[in-house]
Amino acid sequence: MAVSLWKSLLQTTKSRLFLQRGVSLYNGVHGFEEEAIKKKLQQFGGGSINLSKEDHGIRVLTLNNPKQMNAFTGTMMLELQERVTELENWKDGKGLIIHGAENTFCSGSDLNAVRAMSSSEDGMNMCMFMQSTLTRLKRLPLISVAVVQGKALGGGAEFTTACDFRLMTPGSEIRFVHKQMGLVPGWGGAARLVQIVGSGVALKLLSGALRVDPERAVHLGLAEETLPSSDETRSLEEAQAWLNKYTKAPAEVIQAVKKVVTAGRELQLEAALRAEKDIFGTVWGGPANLQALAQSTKRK
Ligand SMILES: C[C@@H](C(=O)O)C(=O)SCCNC(=O)CCNC(=O)[C@H](O)C(C)(C)COP(=O)(O)OP(=O)(O)OC[C@H]1O[C@@H](n2cnc3c(N)ncnc32)[C@H](O)[C@@H]1OP(=O)(O)O
Repeated sequence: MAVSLWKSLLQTTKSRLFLQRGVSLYNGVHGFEEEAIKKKLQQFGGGSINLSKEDHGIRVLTLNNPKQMNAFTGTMMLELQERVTELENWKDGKGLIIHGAENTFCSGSDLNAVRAMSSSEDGMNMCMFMQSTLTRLKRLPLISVAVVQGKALGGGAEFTTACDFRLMTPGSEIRFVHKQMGLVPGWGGAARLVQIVGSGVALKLLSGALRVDPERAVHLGLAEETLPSSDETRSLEEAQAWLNKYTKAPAEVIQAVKKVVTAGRELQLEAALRAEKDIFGTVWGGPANLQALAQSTKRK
């Protein structure tokens, strides 16, 4: 009796915690020194992470450091965390498109920063910082799509897996180059890749540092489709049209859909069921539900 009560309490706590915003994956118990790593990252400037204004419930996040093929500098890592916090607090959001400036996605960490932060302590702190931010990004109650133009390499490839979907433009590639640097992914990219394509394919992509072109990515289930255009403006419009198919409903409904799917992916069955119950409770009898009930019974 006491054991099952304890188990039940633990699962309820887990599903509640999971629904909270802004929760870091790591803290002092894990040796994470957030303030120290933020200070360090501040020293490696350049580029920016830009967030567009909302348009029909969709915003566009741009990785903007084209001089370095959109490599992630320290300040971009810090800005990403700020933008994710902003998105967590966006009440009317439905979708997010992520792309890189000037026709390429992202070439991973800024190698100049990586060279200067090669101590184990810095490496572990940066790893925990980025894992935490990208986990929060993936958990956003928005449908997120990475538009991969040009190259997504190393951390850039990992970043694409923090989105719900990937759309690729003709001639683009996703490549986990970590092995060639004597590394493995550290931004959560390996764990997410296994969830997306399964462990066998993930093992091949990582151990072979394979170039994944759009055709192969679609075949492996890594990408949804190849967009017709490689032009930056047009491919973004195409991605927006693709996303529109999945965001045609009030924001609270789309957000609830994303939350139940995230719960199903991340929690154990009983905790996921409890989270689903809580989320269901937020839409049952809500405006969209009442409006649908008042209309015809046929779903067209
Ligand atoms: C391990 C992981 C992690 O942290 O977990 C990581 O992501 S480590 C990073 C993993 N990524 C990589 O190893 C990618 C390294 N970069 C490349 O392989 C290449 O630059 C390509 C991205 C394929 C682009 O080749 P392409 O010949 O088209 O252009 P390019 O090499 O002249 O690059 C244009 C300019 O961008 C710079 N650049 C490119 N990638 C960079 C990066 N990751 N960090 C810092 N600078 C970078 C180049 O040095 C060059 O600067 P200048 O014009 O001043 O010469």
